[in-house]
Amino acid sequence: MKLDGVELRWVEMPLRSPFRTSFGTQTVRQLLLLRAVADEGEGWGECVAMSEPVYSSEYQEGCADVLRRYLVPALTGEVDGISVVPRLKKYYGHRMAKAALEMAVLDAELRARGVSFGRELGATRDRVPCGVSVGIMNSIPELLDAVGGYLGEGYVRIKLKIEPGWDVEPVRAVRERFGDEVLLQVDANTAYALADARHLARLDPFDLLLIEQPLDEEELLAHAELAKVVQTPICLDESITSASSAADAIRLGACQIVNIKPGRVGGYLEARRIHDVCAANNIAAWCGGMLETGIGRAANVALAALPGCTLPGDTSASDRYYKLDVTEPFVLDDGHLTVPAGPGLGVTPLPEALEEVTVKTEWIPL
Ligand SMILES: CC(=O)N[C@@H](Cc1ccc2ccccc2c1)C(=O)O
Ligand SMILES: [Mg+2]
Repeated sequence: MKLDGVELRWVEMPLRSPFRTSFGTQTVRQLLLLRAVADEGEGWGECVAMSEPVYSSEYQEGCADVLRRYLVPALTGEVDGISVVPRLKKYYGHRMAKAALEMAVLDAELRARGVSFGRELGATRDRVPCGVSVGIMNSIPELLDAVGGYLGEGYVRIKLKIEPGWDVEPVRAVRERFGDEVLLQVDANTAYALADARHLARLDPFDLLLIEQPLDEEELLAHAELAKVVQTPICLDESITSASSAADAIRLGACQIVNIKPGRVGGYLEARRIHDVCAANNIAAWCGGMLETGIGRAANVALAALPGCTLPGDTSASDRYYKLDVTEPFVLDDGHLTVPAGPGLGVTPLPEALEEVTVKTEWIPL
């Protein structure tokens, strides 16, 4: 397949309600969508970087710049999904930008071949159970209302964002109100230090599925030390950047569970490799979320359908975050989302909705 060029699209999606985590509060999702235009057709990719480098080092404008200057121009001549990342090896890092470009080329290739993302990745299910990520709230009553609402919508797992000062009490309140059967986990987004080990062990009595990324993303050995004090399984998110980093973390005892995010690890093909490393080591894995539009959501639901994704992911319905999605909305059905079965992503943007949330476009010719 030969690329004519790639269109970058700056998209701004207001969140239904502010989403607060240990790294800040978001009220709008600013992201890049990519449209790869090739001789065999076109494909869509989503860059999950935030507008600011507060989750990881990448950010929206930085991704646009590295795509414009280095990554897209490198894809001259024959290219297909599997060859994108190897062709970009000379450029260090920028995994979210690379993931978006691989995704757009892979989508174009799969649409042309009539193969779905799920089929390509090795999905074994046609629907997946969905969890939901709940932000830090101003009060416990507000949190309980939000959790009650999501349980009422059918979500099969609740994830609470935590930070020092908002951890044991919210977990205790949710357990007391909704009982011990609810699948419950927490995500600290690196907000704690190893010195907080005994404090984090106070979460052990609440039978959580996992504690996600309690420490800094580079502290693998510290997570292994933490795991000796805290009984609740440790899950890593920000720390897992590739299949080899997953293998290291598992061997070091830094995690018992892995949150797989294709954007964070450099693409859906690397995400599948991480899935395989986890499965080979009997490590539970699940598909994380970056508040994607229906474009990224479609690909994430396909990934979540792989056999080694044994825990509900953050593949929530479109209306968890957005009143209006750029594709037909993903709607929760009995706590599950259906894996798109059409060629490629199986979804395409709705032109009017896409125009409404687009703030700028840029054509990068090859
Ligand atoms: C669903 C979930 O909790 N996602 C990330 C954190 C996160 C939170 C807020 C975000 C806002 C804008 C863009 C990306 C974001 C990612 C996580 O698992 O750590
Ligand atoms: Mg996380």
